[in-house]
Amino acid sequence: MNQVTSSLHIPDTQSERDERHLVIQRVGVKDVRYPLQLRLDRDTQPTVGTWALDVMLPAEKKGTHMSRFVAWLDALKQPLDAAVLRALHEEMLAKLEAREGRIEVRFTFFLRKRAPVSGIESLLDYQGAFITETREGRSRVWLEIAAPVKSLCPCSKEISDYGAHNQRSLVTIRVELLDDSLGLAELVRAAELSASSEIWPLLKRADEKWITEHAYENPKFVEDLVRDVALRLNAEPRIGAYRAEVENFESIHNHSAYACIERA
Ligand SMILES: Nc1nc2c(ncn2[C@@H]2O[C@H](COP(=O)(O)OP(=O)(O)OP(=O)(O)O)[C@@H](O)[C@H]2O)c(=O)[nH]1
Repeated sequence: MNQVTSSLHIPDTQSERDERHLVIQRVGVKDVRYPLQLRLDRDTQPTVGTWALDVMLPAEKKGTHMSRFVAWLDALKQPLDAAVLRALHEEMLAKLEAREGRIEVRFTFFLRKRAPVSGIESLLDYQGAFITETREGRSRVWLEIAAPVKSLCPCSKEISDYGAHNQRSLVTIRVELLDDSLGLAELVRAAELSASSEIWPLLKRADEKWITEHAYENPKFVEDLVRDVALRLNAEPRIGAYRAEVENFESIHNHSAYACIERA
């Protein structure tokens, strides 16, 4: 089969000249799901990455080398972290003969958690992403996490004779890395420590009592939560620009409360 196809002349349309004088800022592939080995601290964790890979295409070129994105992905054998992605981005640009480009990979990852009283262990799932972009000779890398936490309303606590409405919240943090040593788990901690309480997959009754009381002693509006995340990010020298978002899936409404702080 290979001999047959290689003996045929197959036109290379992508390599033809384009006369429309239009640069394409981003062309490539998206929603590519591919197995991924993630480096988390000293461990590696298997997961599935959803990738978007693209490059800038000069005005005179008709098409990019679309097959080379997946070829690059398939050749990716090292466990992935921010430092590895930064180095590999150069490689992808060279393979695509491009000066500018972008890689985004989204994935589920797990951290082992210990319940607060019983000490029983279990794995909690989080969403993560690495993004790297090279524009006008400047390369930047971003790390993103989305961590589920618990929030308890200070107003509800204040005005009610007993109880307070509380709910699951999602904290999403995207940071530009100035130092690749900052990891996914550290961003997750910034989210969890800012909440009324963190959450765990596996809890015994003693743990449940502790979380209920701990959250009650630590009420937070959506504004409190996002500000406390931002304070932690402001104190971290390894971060440049960032965006912190909180969504509270309100238990007294059928809609969410939302807050966002961005630093350029
Ligand atoms: N550029 C481009 N390629 C596309 C598009 N849609 C599908 N392709 C596919 O891209 C593949 C070819 O990619 P290329 O990288 O140009 O393949 P190639 O010329 O065999 O490989 P190289 O010699 O490495 O460039 C084919 O399978 C095409 O069908 C499109 O909209 N634009």
